[in-house]
Amino acid sequence: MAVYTQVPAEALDSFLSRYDVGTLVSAKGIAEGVENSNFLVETTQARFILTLYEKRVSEADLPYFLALKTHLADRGLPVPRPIVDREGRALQTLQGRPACLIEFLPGVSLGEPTPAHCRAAGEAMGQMHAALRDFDQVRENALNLAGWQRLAEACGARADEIAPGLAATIAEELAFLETNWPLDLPHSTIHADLFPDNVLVRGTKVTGLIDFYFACTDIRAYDLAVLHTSWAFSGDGATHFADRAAALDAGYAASHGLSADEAAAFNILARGACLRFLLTRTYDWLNTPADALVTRKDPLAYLRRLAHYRAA
Ligand SMILES: Nc1ncnc2c1ncn2[C@@H]1O[C@H](COP(=O)(O)OP(=O)(O)O)[C@@H](O)[C@H]1O
Ligand SMILES: N[C@@H](CCOP(=O)(O)O)C(=O)O
Repeated sequence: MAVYTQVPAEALDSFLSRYDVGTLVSAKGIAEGVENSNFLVETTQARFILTLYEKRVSEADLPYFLALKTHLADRGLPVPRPIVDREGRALQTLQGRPACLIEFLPGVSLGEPTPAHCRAAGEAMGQMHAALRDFDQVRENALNLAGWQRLAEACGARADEIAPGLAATIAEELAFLETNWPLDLPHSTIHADLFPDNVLVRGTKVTGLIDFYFACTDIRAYDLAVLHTSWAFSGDGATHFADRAAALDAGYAASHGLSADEAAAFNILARGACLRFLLTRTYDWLNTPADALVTRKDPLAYLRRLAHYRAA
């Protein structure tokens, strides 16, 4: 569940009065998501998403995220536009938290994508990368190699509480990636977390790319690697679907494409993506209190994906 901060109706009424969006009809907390508090807000004019940013999103990064979403929405991508108030401000404070009213996009996120969905998702990522060529703001990826090292140290031997030998596998993979990570590949702004739950679809049409709060500047083809690790496997990571993987590549090739160097490094990029999610999930597993409101995600689902790319 993801409503950490409650917003009383009077506070929401007064918040909405700063905008030209009509008056409050209803507001409901959204259960999905893990990072922020999200509400579906209906006014006399339209539906909106209200996000209150919680502790894991740094306040200093919010102008970057909002500028990025506005840039993509301006270029016709299905990315929710931050709404500005009468004074032109998108970023606000509500209930003591940074907050933003955001365009509502139709569609649902998928549990089990088909190859047709994968093709659409690959194509949407390529369109996003094309539209980001002239986005010049920079944000370092906090979850890059150095970030993975920090997480691996923070987890340490306790990783073996999740599965015997996990700490050694993490150390071994980290050492491999430190030597082989293809830093000379082209960098650009990337989403860095485009999992199926961050893509809204209607039928096989992509209607929304959401949750840009890990977006950063990093190796562009790494974004496609993250897409593969999250779309081309069963949820538990035990089964890799070659048809889904081929469809992701075909979609991306239709709208952007990989260079020969990027294609040659793809397996290493996918190993890096697996380690990144294995590490954040391992850290969260070890450090989230059992009675927390958030459902912990299974680290081993990413260990299995990693095994697939190590064997390939
Ligand atoms: N702009 C939007 N339009 C429609 N639904 C949205 C929008 N933004 C978020 N949602 C809904 O809210 C849920 C949680 O959003 P998300 O950004 O993933 O949260 P978190 O940052 O907490 O992980 C999504 O799964 C989706 O159902
Ligand atoms: N996609 C990550 C977790 C990030 O959660 P999100 O709800 O912000 O996408 C994972 O699956 O480990």
